[in-house]
Amino acid sequence: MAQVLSMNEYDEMDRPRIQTLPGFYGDSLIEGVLIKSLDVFSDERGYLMEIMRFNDEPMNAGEIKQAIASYSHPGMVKGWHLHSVQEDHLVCVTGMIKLVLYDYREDSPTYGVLNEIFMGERNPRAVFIPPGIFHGTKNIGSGISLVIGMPSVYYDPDNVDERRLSPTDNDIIPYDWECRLE
Ligand SMILES: Cc1cn([C@H]2C[C@H](O)[C@@H](COP(=O)(O)OP(=O)(O)O[C@H]3O[C@@H](C)C(=O)[C@@H](O)[C@H]3O)O2)c(=O)[nH]c1=O
Repeated sequence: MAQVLSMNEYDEMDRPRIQTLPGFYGDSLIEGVLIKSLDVFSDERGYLMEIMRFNDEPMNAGEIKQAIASYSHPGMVKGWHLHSVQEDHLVCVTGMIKLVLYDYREDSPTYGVLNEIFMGERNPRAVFIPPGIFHGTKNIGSGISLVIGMPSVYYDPDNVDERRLSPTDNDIIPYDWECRLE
């Protein structure tokens, strides 16, 4: 097979990122995070998706205390959020989002690892996020996105188990929320 000799800087160029799992970029899956594929049942009336069963032990769903609906406008980033005790279970049921995770647990084997998970109608997933992992979402679609959040503690406005970092201006998480064009 002929080799194109004029491409003399070919090997110095960046290689494409490869999704090791559909909709996933990251050196490895952050320890303790679970990504569960969800089935969509369609017929001519519409479609249905089970988002969580509370006896789903691997997802620790038995600890879920409430469910919230978090809507985002197109392009909007929500995050970075960090919990010390709360576990989160997230499912994007409308539109598409990018869920980005950053392991902030110094004793974790994946400390400092970033995960990008592209999920929603085109890639139905339920994601379990243990405490100690920064997380944020970006609506990457053209309409409102809807994320169902199912935390393991009741929301207490007087004692919120959540700390936040700016998604655009912080000195902890090396991540740019802009679309990676390549
Ligand atoms: C989370 C939450 C918020 N609220 C109220 C108070 C708060 O000022 C307002 C907006 O809340 P937030 O700014 O936290 O909403 P939002 O930025 O959409 O974040 C939420 O998104 C989901 C996906 C998550 O993962 C959670 O971390 C949650 O914080 O809603 C409740 O009444 N109950 C709740 O459980």
